[in-house]
Amino acid sequence: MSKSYPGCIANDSVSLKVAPGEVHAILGENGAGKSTLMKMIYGVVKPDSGQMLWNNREVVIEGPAHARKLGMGMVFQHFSLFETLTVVENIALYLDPQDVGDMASLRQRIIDVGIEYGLDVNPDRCVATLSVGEQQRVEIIRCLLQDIQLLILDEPTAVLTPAEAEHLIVVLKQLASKGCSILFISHKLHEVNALCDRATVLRAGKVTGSCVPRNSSPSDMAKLMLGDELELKHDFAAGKRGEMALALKGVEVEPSDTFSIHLRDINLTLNAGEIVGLAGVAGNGQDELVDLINGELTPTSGDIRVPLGEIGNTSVQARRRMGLAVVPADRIARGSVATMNLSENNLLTGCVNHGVRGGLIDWKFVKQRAQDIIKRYAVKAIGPDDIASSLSGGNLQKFIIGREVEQSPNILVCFHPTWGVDVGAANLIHQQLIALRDQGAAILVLSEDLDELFLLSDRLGALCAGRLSPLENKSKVSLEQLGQWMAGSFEHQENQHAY
Ligand SMILES: Nc1ncnc2c1ncn2[C@@H]1O[C@H](COP(=O)(O)OP(=O)(O)OP(=O)(O)O)[C@@H](O)[C@H]1O
Repeated sequence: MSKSYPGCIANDSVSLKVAPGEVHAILGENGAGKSTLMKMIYGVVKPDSGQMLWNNREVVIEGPAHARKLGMGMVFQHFSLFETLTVVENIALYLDPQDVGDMASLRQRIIDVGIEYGLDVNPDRCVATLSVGEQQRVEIIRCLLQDIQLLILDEPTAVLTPAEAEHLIVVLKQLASKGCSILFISHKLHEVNALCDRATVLRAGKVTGSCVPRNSSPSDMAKLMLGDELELKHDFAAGKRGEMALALKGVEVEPSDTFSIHLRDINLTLNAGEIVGLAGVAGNGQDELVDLINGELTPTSGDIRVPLGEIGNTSVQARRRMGLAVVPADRIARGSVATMNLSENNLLTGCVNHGVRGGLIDWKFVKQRAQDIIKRYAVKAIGPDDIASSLSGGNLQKFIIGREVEQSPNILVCFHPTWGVDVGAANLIHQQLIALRDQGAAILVLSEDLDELFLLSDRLGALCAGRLSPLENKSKVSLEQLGQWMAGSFEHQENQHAY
């Protein structure tokens, strides 16, 4: 199969065979062409040339509905849910009308599948109120509701907690043992190792290798993807903690709707020169905490302070002017505007401090800045005029991280910093965050990737049901301890009132 876009061959005569019941990994660095290949199989993208055989018969997939009819399902890297509809309504729209039945029984089937696979989600909730991780659960559940022969998963575990991801692997193994084939894209190579029977490696749109993951270590697979020159850093020196940069004291935020999490008595101090990592299962108040610090939510009580004074009621723009930068969890819906080019996307958050003089946009400057980010963060794009939606997921993530880090903020809040980026790029992002910390920035990282949190953080804690656990130096926190905090097992802490 081949597919070209202006200025880029996304897939160049790619051949792939998947047997019934086989779990087949597609590996490759960001922009290698993995999603394009999956989208062609599922009928979202029309191939320029090539042939597809399904159960030994040639097929031309008309579109996703046709693919589903044949017994394929796909969980996309970026969600394909209607935000204003409920979970059950979304699933009803996805399924073939004759498979829907009445809404009450569909609702019950969603609950049953959720229980069976440990993918708990309330069918009556509006999708807009779900966290990223919960939305991903809906995507997975809706595929499992149909009679499925091939399940395509484009980074399904990127935002799941380790326990959820482990559980999903068990589920997928069960599905495969019943004869369902699985195409699995993941940058988490230990998962590929644990789950997959075979792996095909793509590089710059071409198949460049294959392996049996069981017989290959994650670093062997990383080398197959990225080449021998790859040098990954696996630990970083501790930061030098400076003065308080941001402090939340006794902050409470009452929920704005029935599905938001009630943040209660949040006491959190971020100091210059340190990274604080927060673990937590999606939907435990992470979105609300980020919105609170960002200025999109106002505290009901308590105060938020920077060295210059109280900022709890100041605007988003005023906070950015003070040196706050934020990388949101969802790069498509919140982090960028898909139809704007990279220069314009750069301007969206950069304009508060740079690129606008006397009310006029300095396009030369803005473009140059976007070009610098592309270069520095190895973003695969032709240039600053590329529209955001033409970038692969990982490359857009690198661009958004670059956009925020390059503003040299005093305070950076980073939600899922390496969601969907390949191992090489994840390492580059980690190094940039550490460099920013060492320049004196205070950084808050929220992630469900515990390895990442242990690697980056100077202090660690967790959010559970809108409450914050104690924050301890990394050396004093075990994995088990963090797991207990994530499950809400901690006493209410007064000891973090730091000013
Ligand atoms: N609609 C589009 N218009 C223009 N270029 C596109 C489009 N979709 C994909 N591309 C380009 O095709 C190449 C392959 O993209 P693809 O999304 O398949 O990569 P990927 O391997 O899935 O990357 P990632 O791991 O980051 O998701 C990239 O260079 C991307 O910019």
